[in-house]
Amino acid sequence: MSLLLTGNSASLSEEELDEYSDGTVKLRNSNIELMDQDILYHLALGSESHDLQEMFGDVKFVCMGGTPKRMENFAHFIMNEIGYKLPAGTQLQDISAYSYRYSMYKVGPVLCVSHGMGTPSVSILMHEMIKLMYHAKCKDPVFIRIGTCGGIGVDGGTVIITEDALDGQLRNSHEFTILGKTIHRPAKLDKKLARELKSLASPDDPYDTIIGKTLCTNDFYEGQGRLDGAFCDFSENEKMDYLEKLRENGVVNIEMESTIFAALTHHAGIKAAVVCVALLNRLNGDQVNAPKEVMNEWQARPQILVSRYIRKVLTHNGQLKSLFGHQGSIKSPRRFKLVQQESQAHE
Ligand SMILES: O=P(O)(O)O[C@H]1O[C@H](CO)[C@@H](O)[C@H]1O
Ligand SMILES: O=c1cc[nH]c(=O)[nH]1
Repeated sequence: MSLLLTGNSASLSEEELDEYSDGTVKLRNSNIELMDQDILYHLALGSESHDLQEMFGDVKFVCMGGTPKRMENFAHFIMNEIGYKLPAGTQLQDISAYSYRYSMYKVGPVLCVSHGMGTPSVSILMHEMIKLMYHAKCKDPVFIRIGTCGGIGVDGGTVIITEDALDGQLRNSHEFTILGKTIHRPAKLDKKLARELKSLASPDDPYDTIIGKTLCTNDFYEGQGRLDGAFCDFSENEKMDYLEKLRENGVVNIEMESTIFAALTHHAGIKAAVVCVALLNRLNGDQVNAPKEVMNEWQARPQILVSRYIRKVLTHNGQLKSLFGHQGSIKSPRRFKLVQQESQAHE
């Protein structure tokens, strides 16, 4: 059985899902199968207008991050890392350009997609990406968010792999309001994948890579206890008490997408991870004021880690050589810079 569809998300246990699993992505929504076509409106794709299996059937890694530019840079970077060659005379294209919402680049088995900021933006994208995986019959895709965050007690430039994603009340779940009712879905990420990513940090990396809990908020300013928003009704002491409480609870960073990302991938049975770089240590301040060049270099760090993982999996599957002709070379921060410069030259 390749597909298991149900309109009732509570009716399938994890064991039942596993039992029927052939690696393809299951939709917990029987309505989709009954529709003549499924328009993935925000991706500018559709199940009838496009041959989604032909276009995306080979996708193994879905990498997401907030900005279109970051994901375009990552597409160029990973293309070099896995030695993927575009057909002669062609360039990387933004597949979702005409949605004017998200950007999407495909580099062989790697999809690089921008998700915007915050839960609503990621949620819409996740629904459509999960349906894309279903229509394309992708097998065992892994979703990874490559992001930025505020660190708690860690220096700017530290790479943080999320162990558990917590909501504003430190619950390891995401709260949804559906038909006026509040429900929670577990915000579970794949712990084994998190450990594997951590193992790919090199002692030669000139920065730390750590695993810890991530707080996910609905706002960058008041929601993250900043004193520098347009409004602030709390004192600096109250802010510091809050950040210390987070630290006591094992929280090492704050961002704005991890719980919805974890909850929806987990609900779809998709393995997922979140890797962010800290742009500042929130115990020292609120303003993001590192120089642009420094921040660009920091933002490359999660991408380097994720590229090591992708290379490792493809090498293990014998795909790196057979699919792309050569092994590509390795993953140094310097290489990333060169690829970034090349990609900027293409603008
Ligand atoms: O850098 P990205 O991935 O966009 O994510 C972080 O940056 C944004 C805030 O500046 C939020 O979306 C937060 O989660
Ligand atoms: O402090 C920060 C930095 C980046 N992203 C966030 O959500 N918070």
